[in-house]
Amino acid sequence: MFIIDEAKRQVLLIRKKRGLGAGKINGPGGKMDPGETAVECAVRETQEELGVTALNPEHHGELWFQFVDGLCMHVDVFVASQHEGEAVETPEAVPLWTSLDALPFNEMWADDVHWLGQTLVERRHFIGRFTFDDDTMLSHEVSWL
Ligand SMILES: CNc1ncnc2c1ncn2[C@@H]1O[C@H](COP(=O)(O)OP(=O)(O)OP(=O)(O)O)[C@@H](O)[C@H]1O
Repeated sequence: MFIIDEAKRQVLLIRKKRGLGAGKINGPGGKMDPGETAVECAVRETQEELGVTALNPEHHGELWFQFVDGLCMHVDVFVASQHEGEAVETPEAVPLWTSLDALPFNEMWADDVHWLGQTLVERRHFIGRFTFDDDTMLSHEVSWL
């Protein structure tokens, strides 16, 4: 989930403290609970990780990750221009309000540079497919819709 403050031209990112990608900067998010939709999951994970509620999230893309060890992940990407509450640090994440003009790609997953800027700034929709060996991206393919 990417929450944007349009007036300040900032996006609410996290420094993830534990789990897959610990130490990296990312958007808040996580795995779906049984019976939950993707958007319900993204809103809940953002509340759990930052104490903020995203309002009117819009679906912007799909990410498909294949890791060489066999792990396969499908991720839905949402963008929300409104939210309720102030972001706070939790056991899972440190909040980072970040300029849209200075996204910290060198501290993010390697795929992000291929879709995040266009999604947040130009509000484009996409499907991305990526292969990874641990942290190393082996291939990338993004279709803009
Ligand atoms: C491989 N390249 C990647 N590029 C960009 N973003 C990636 C990613 N891989 C995972 N993500 C995102 O990172 C968050 C945690 O993912 P994920 O491991 O499912 O969640 P997490 O460990 O927090 O799960 P639970 O909180 O236990 O549900 C989640 O927003 C997911 O979209």
